[in-house]
Amino acid sequence: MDQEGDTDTSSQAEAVEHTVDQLDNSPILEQILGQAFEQMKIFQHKLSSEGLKRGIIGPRDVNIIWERHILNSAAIAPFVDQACAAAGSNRVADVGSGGGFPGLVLAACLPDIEFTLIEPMERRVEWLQEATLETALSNVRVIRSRAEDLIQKASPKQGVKRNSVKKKKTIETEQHRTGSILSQETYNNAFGVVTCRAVAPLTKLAAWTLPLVQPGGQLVALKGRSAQDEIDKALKELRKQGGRNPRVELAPVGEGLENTRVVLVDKV
Ligand SMILES: C[S@@+](CC[C@H](N)C(=O)[O-])C[C@H]1O[C@@H](n2cnc3c(N)ncnc32)[C@H](O)[C@@H]1O
Repeated sequence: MDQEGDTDTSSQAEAVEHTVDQLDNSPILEQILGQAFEQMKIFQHKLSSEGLKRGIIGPRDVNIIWERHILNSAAIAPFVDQACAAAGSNRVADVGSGGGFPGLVLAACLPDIEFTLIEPMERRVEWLQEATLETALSNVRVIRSRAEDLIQKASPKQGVKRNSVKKKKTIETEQHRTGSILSQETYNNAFGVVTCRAVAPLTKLAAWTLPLVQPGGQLVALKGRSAQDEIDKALKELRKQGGRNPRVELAPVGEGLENTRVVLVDKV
């Protein structure tokens, strides 16, 4: 994923127009992705031909899109599937989807689950909408917002009503400054699972994600090697937001590929 403030990448984009991915033509892609493979071929092609120019991926990613982005995201599909089944829900939110990771890839892998991709940046929202259409994913919707703006804060007297999608409220977002106001709903307890990758440390993610998860649901966060350290630092915030039993599990990416790590937090 390209980071904000990266150097101009347009000339590099031209130079890598025909870049070959390390895993192009590898049989493991179809083995791992199964029925999602065809849709992911379309997505990978979009990423490799337009992603760098549009600031969706960084210059170091161009020949490892399959492994770093697509297979890495797909690795948590079994965790999401299991957590949805345990929660009795088919609604998942992906917070900070960026170019579509992990949310768009998961939607292809788990077609019976409805995915809501939450992303505040306009150009990334446009990208996500295009990619959803081009891959013909009918189980995806995209909301332009910061996650915390979709959460109704508990008032000191009443608290937040449990198990309800809260009433409509008008939130002034960045768009207000450009002349329009987005009318948005709030989504407390609305999803069986919330996913995220590379958005923020758990100390912040706790308040941005756990209020969106219904009791009995789960936060499923893709994390790096420092996953356990992050949990240790965020114990208080996680508990305050109803998070219990935070733990790190290894998520296999595929034979011969490095495993990734996933942080699971149960919501009470
Ligand atoms: C480093 S990118 C990671 C994108 C993607 N998840 C990935 O792994 O490639 C972080 C993304 O989180 C989004 N983001 C940052 N703060 C956010 C917030 N408060 N709520 C929702 N998304 C946020 C950014 O706009 C950006 O697209």
